[in-house]
Amino acid sequence: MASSQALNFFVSRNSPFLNTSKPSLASNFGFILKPLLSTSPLILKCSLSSPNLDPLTIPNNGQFSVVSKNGPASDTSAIEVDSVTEAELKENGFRSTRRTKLVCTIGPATCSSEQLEALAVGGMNVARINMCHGTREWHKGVIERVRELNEEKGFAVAIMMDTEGSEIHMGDLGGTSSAKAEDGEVWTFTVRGFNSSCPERTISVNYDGFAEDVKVGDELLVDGGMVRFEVIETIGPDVKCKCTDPGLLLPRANLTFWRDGKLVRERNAMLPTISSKDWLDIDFGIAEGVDFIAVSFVKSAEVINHLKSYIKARARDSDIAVIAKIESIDSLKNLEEIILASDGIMVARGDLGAQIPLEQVPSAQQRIVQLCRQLNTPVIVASQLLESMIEYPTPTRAEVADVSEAVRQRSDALMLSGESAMGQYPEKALTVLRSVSLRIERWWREQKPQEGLDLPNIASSFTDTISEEICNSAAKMANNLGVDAIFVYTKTGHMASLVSRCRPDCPIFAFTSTISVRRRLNLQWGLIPFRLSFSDDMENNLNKTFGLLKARGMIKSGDLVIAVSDMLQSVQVMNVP
Ligand SMILES: Nc1ncnc2c1ncn2[C@@H]1O[C@H](COP(=O)(O)OP(=O)(O)OP(=O)(O)O)[C@@H](O)[C@H]1O
Ligand SMILES: CC(=O)C(=O)O
Ligand SMILES: [K+]
Ligand SMILES: [Mg+2]
Repeated sequence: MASSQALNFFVSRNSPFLNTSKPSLASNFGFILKPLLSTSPLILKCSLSSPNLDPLTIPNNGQFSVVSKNGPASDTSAIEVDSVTEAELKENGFRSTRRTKLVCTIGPATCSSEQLEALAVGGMNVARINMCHGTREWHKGVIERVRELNEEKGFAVAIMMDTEGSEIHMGDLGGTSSAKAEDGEVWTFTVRGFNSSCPERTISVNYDGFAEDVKVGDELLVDGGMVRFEVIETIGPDVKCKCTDPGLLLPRANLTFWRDGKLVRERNAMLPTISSKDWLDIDFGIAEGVDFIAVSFVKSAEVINHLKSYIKARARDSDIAVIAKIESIDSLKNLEEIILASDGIMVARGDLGAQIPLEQVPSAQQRIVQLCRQLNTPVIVASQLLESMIEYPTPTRAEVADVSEAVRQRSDALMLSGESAMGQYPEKALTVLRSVSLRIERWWREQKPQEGLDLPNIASSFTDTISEEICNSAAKMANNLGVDAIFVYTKTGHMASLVSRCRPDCPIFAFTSTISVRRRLNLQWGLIPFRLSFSDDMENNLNKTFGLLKARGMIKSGDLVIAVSDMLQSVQVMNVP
C-alpha cells in the first residue's frame, strides 16, 4: 500500500464510535476515525504512520466490525460534498440552496479554528488571505486550520491567496492599529526607512520614487479618498502635506496622487504588477497548495499568462486558478483580454474607486460582471459591501441595496474584506450576505425579470460548440420543466461552468473526480460540487449517483433531474427511480 493512499473502511452502524470525532480508536494502527454525519457510516483512513499495515489485520475487537474494504458501490462515502450544503439541502430542499458564493477575508478577527468554523457553517465558500498584511507564518497557520476543518468537519472551503502588488502604500504605522489625521494638520510622508517607530505625524511610503514624482499642489488620497492631503512642500525624501479631509489612517493603506483632477501616473506606472515579494508569496502559495491566486493591480493579460505558465512549470499536478483583480484604469482598458486569460475576475472596488471617479464604479461593475458571464469567467464583487458592519451589528439600507444589486447582476460571488478580517461582527456580516442572496435569488425566480443579456457562442472548436449547445438547452429545459436539479459530470469543470453560465432556476450538482476541480467550482454560481469517481458509462454513473445520494438523503425517488456530461454528449431527463 502506498504511503499516501487512503483506504476507506465501512464499519457497521452499531459501532460505539459513531458519535466520536476524535481519532482515538485506531491511532495505534495508524488509522483515523472520521464520522461524516451521525447517519453516515464511519470511514477509517490509513495514515502515513503505518504505511505498510495490511488493513485487514485490524483486529475486530468486538467494538466494531469491518464490513468491507474500499467500499461497495453503494457506500455513501464514495461521494464527497460540503457538509454545510448537504445539511441545507436536506433541511430545505433543492429550491432553497444559495446560488451566490461567499468569500471571506481572514484577518485577526477570524483566524482561530473556532472563528473559521463559524464562518464555514455560516456559508463561507472561499477563505481569502491578503498578503498585504501579516506574516507568511500567520497565513500558513490559517491555511492549515482551514484544511483541518475541511478534513474533520466535511467542509469544502477553498483558499484564495491575494498578492500585495507593487502599488504605492503607506508603511505599517509603527505597530499602531490606526492614526487619526485632523483637518489642517501637517503630516510628513517620507521614503526614509525607520528602524524603530516613526516620529509623530510621519508616515513612511514604500515607493522610493515618491518624493520625486509628487509636486506641490498635488492631492494625496489615502485609500481612495478616505483621507485627503494637499502637498505643500517637498524636502529631499520628505513630503509635507496638509490634511484637507480628515479621517482614520490604517496601516499599509493605498496611496494615489492626483494633479488637476487626474490620477498621476509617473514612474509608478512602470512598477511591475507582480513584485519580487509577490513572487515569493506565490511560491509560498504553490507550496501550500492554495486553490486560487488573486493578482492585484493587473494591467494586461500578459501578466496572467506569465503567472499561469509559472504555476504550470512549478506545480505540474496542481491546478491553481488565477484570478485577475480589476482595480486600475489599465485593467479597464484591457478588460476583455484579461477576462479571457483569467480563471476568474474580482471587481476590486476599493482601489478601483481610487483610480476612477467614484460615480463610475457602479457602471464599471455592471460591465465587468456582464462581460465575465458572457465570456464564461467567474466574477467576484468585492469591497465595502457591508463596510459599516466593521463597527455596527446591522448594515445600512444602502449597503443591503448594494449587496442586492450584485446578486441581481448575477455575479458568481460576493466578498467580505475588513468586515470579516478585522470587524466586530464577522459572522453577522456573513449572515447578511447569505440572507440577502437567498432573498434576491428567490425574487429573481419568482419575478423572472427580462434579463436582456445575450450569451454569445464562445466555443473554440466544434466539440466545444456541442457542449455549449447542450448546456444551453439543458438549462432551458430545466426551467421549462421545473426540474429539481441539473446533474453535470465533468472532468475539468468546463461543462459545469457552461451550465452555471446559463444561471438556471434549479441547483446544479457538479460531479468531478478531482479534489482541485471540486474546490475551484466552489466559486461558481449555483454549482454544488461533489467529488465522485465515475466512468464513461453514463447509465452506470447515474445509477451509482442516485444510489449514493438517496442513501445520504439528498434526493428521493420521483425527483426530476436533467443530466449532462462531457464524456457523452447527451441530455437525459429522468425521474429518480
Ligand atoms: N492578515 C491580516 N492581518 C491583519 N489585518 C488584516 C489582515 N488581513 C486584513 N486585515 C485588515 O483588514 C482590512 C481589510 O482587508 P482587505 O483585504 O480589504 O485589505 P486592504 O488593505 O483594503 O487591501 P486590498 O486592496 O488588497 O483589499 C485591512 O485594511 C487590514 O486592516
Ligand atoms: C479587494 C481589493 O483589493 C480592493 O477592493 O481594492
Ligand atoms: K492585496
Ligand atoms: Mg486592492
